[in-house]
Amino acid sequence: MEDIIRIGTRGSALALWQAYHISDLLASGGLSTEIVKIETQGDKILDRSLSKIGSKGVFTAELEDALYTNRIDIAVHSAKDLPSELPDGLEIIAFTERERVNDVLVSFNKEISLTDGKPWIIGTSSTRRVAMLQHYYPYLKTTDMRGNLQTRMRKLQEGQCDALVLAFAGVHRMEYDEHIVAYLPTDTFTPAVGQGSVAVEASVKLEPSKRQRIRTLVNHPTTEIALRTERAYLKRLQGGCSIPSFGLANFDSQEDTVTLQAGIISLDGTRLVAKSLQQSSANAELMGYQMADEILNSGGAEILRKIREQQMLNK
Ligand SMILES: NCc1[nH]cc(CCC(=O)O)c1CC(=O)O
Repeated sequence: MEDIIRIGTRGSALALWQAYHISDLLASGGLSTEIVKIETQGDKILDRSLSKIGSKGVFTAELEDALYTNRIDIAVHSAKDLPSELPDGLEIIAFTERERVNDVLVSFNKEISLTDGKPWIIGTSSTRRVAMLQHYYPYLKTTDMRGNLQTRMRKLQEGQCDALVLAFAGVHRMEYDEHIVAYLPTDTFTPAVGQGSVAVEASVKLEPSKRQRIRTLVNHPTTEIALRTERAYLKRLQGGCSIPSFGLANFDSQEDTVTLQAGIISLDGTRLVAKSLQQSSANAELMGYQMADEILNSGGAEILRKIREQQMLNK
């Protein structure tokens, strides 16, 4: 009898979409699956911003416990939500093909533009997005907007803000595309590391033949190179998801090179350090580490130190 792959996921609509996406990919190769919903701390605490909860693993810890205790075979996460360093004994075994990676502006008002100089109120809870909005469009106002996508859309509809900045990937998966009013350019508004891909996490003890079958059916090699490059950058930076860092790698299969644009920005958006590097794909992860060193040495370390100070004070 063929084993059933038990897929652990959070219960939000976006998380479930991702879990069913993985389930479909596995089913296409003849594997049976079962979805196991698990609530995480990040799902329970909705009244405080993530940077105040202490970001590390708020959306992942309970899923990882279930991996350790063999309640599930794999855990499915937005790659963006997975800390750059996984707990001992766990690994990422696959990354799905990356969706369009941009952040998008979402509004019921088609007239809204970030560049029209008006003081629109933009809802977001990401420190990166707040900082970048203030950096590139200082006349805008931002307001903290937590909750799942559906909650944020409701708050937008109620008029709590004029527009939201969100990852295209989530907006598309939840079928809100018709409300997208702009795609933000990735060269300035560089996304968070991992944005747009779904990651499959497993125990290193997962049976090798199972691991390989899952990997064959789910992993997208080009995406994997990019994501491992970005994650190497994040790991060396010691950022975490409440730090406004960003990174986007692109693999050029013709040249066999990887380009990485990455950086960090101060919380108020006044100081931004960003760079771009290119290397052969064999050196991609090393380039991620090199990028972090260069960013830290070019003022990034000072920005990081100040952010940590501010976040300690706000707790
Ligand atoms: N931080 C929450 C989160 N984690 C993953 C996504 C969207 C899907 C993705 O980027 O893979 C979102 C929502 C958002 O940032 O708008």
